[in-house]
Formats: sequence, C-alpha cells, structure tokens
Amino acid sequence: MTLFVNALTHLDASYWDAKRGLVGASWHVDLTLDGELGEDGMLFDFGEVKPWIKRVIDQGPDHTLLVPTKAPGIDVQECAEGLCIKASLPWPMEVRAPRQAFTLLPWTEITPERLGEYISEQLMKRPPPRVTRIGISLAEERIEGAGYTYSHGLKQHAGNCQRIAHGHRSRLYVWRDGELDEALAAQWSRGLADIYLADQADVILPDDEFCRVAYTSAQGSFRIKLPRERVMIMPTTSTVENIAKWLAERISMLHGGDIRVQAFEGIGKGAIAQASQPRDD
Ligand SMILES: Nc1nc2c(c(=O)[nH]1)N=C([C@H](O)[C@H](O)COP(=O)(O)OP(=O)(O)OP(=O)(O)O)CN2
Repeated sequence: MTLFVNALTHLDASYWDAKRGLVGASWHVDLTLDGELGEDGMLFDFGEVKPWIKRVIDQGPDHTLLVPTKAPGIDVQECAEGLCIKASLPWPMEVRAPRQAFTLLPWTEITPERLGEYISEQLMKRPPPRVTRIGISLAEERIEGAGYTYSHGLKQHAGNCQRIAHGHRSRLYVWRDGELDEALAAQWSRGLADIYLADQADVILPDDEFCRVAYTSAQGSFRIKLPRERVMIMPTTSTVENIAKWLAERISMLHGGDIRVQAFEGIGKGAIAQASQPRDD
C-alpha cells in the first residue's frame, strides 16, 4: 500500500552552485509512504505524518545553506563561530556561522532530487511502524511570470530566519497605474536573481570589491563576505514587507507612476506595498 501527501510543507534554503553561486530556493515537499496496513485500516495517520515530516525538515535542511562539499573550490573548516565555508567558483564567498546554519552534503552539486533522497534517508533512520519506504520529492513552484531568488538573514528573527545565508524563490508582481506590468516585474526580478540582500546596518567596511555583513543574534555570530556586485544593500532589514516597500519606492522613483508591488517570500505568502511618483511621459 502507498500513502501520499502532496504539498505537505515547503523547504526554504540557499545552496551553493558552481555556475550560479549563492542561490535562494523554495521547494514544495511531496511525500509517499509504502508499507502494510494496521488493524485500523491505516498505514500511518495523516494527522501524525505532517508534523513528523515538517519537524524533521525544519530541524534539518530548512533555512540552512546547503553546501556541496565535493564541488570544485569548496573548503570547510572549523572556526570560532562554528564553521567557515569558503567557495571560489564561480565567484568567491566566505560564510562563518554556527554549525546549525549549514547542511553539509558530500556531493558535487545540490539538486532537488538528491536532496529529496537525503531527507528520505534521514526519515528512514526512525521509520514509523509498518512503513517500509519513504519517498520525498521536492519541486519548485511553477512561476509563469517574474520570479526572484535571493538569500538573506534576519538578525532580529527569533527562529531560523536569523541564519545569514538562507533564501527563497519567489513570485514578483508589479502594477503601474493599475495595470499589471509584466515587463517591469521581469526587469526587476532579473536584478534580484541570485542576489544577497543585506541590511545596511549590518554591513561593515563596504569597498569596491567585497561586501562584508556581520551580526550576532540568538543562535550565535554570523558573517558573510561576497563580491560587491552580488549584494544589494537595503536601508532596512530584509523582511518581505520591507522588500515590497523598498521595491515599490525604487520602481516609482525610477519609472514614475503609481506603483504597487506584490513580493512573495518563498511559496504562498508575502507582502504588498505601494509608492507614487509623477510620470515623465
Ligand atoms: N511578517 C514576516 N514574518 C516573517 C518574515 C517576514 O519577512 N515577514 N520572514 C521570515 C523568515 O525570513 C523566513 O524565511 C520565513 O520562514 P518560513 O519557514 O517560510 O515561515 P514559516 O516558518 O512561518 O513557514 P513554514 O513553511 O510553515 O515553516 C519569518 N517570518
């Protein structure tokens, strides 16, 4: 017998990719369980499946930086903060953070297929009674229009969003003077592709070459160093409310008009903000 639960939860993380660099990701999590029915006619109570899987994912790869330790140019060392991850391809990055902020995977690249298998293996270490196989499948949300893939950390968040290099893959909608403007949304989401969003309050010594971000929060000390052009420095912390507001203000400033931005943070949630400037045309 096979039991399935589609869209059981979401996994939000960042991963290092030898071609794209630091990539923000969000995946739907689908589950299948194989095994024998019990006397109650059930393989495993749906009411218990969801919290169990969500707990394992939330305490595991969710909101971490997924590091393919066998990728070219990756170096992993212990350091005062916990772990220091250095990457060199396609561009240099250094992240120092408590161990729990990373998921180290002995692979040359991170793919949703392998990550799904990895989560299945973790779950099979303690399978529920009568369950003989656990299948986890990760899939990106289908985004027909514009989408952006950023990484960030929220210093003031009480939970795992405080980790300095986790990210999201998110929809972006822009309206100008009441009309959905897909070209404007596509233009701005291209600028936010595989970008790091930093709060200017956490940026230390910005120079032409590198941007360094550092803060201490409840889980420990966090630092990240990336090439300046891979970072957008925001005037505030990068909550999705502030991202929507910042985008609306910048878009109206540069293009004019009544701008409404709907920015998602991962799958299915986000914020809406508006800003207005006179049009030139
Ligand atoms: N109002 C806001 N709340 C939160 C924000 C935000 O920008 N505005 N951001 C975060 C974190 O950045 C975090 O990455 C979001 O985490 P997520 O796991 O998606 O949120 P949940 O834990 O609520 O969702 P589940 O997928 O159900 O675990 C947090 N809050």
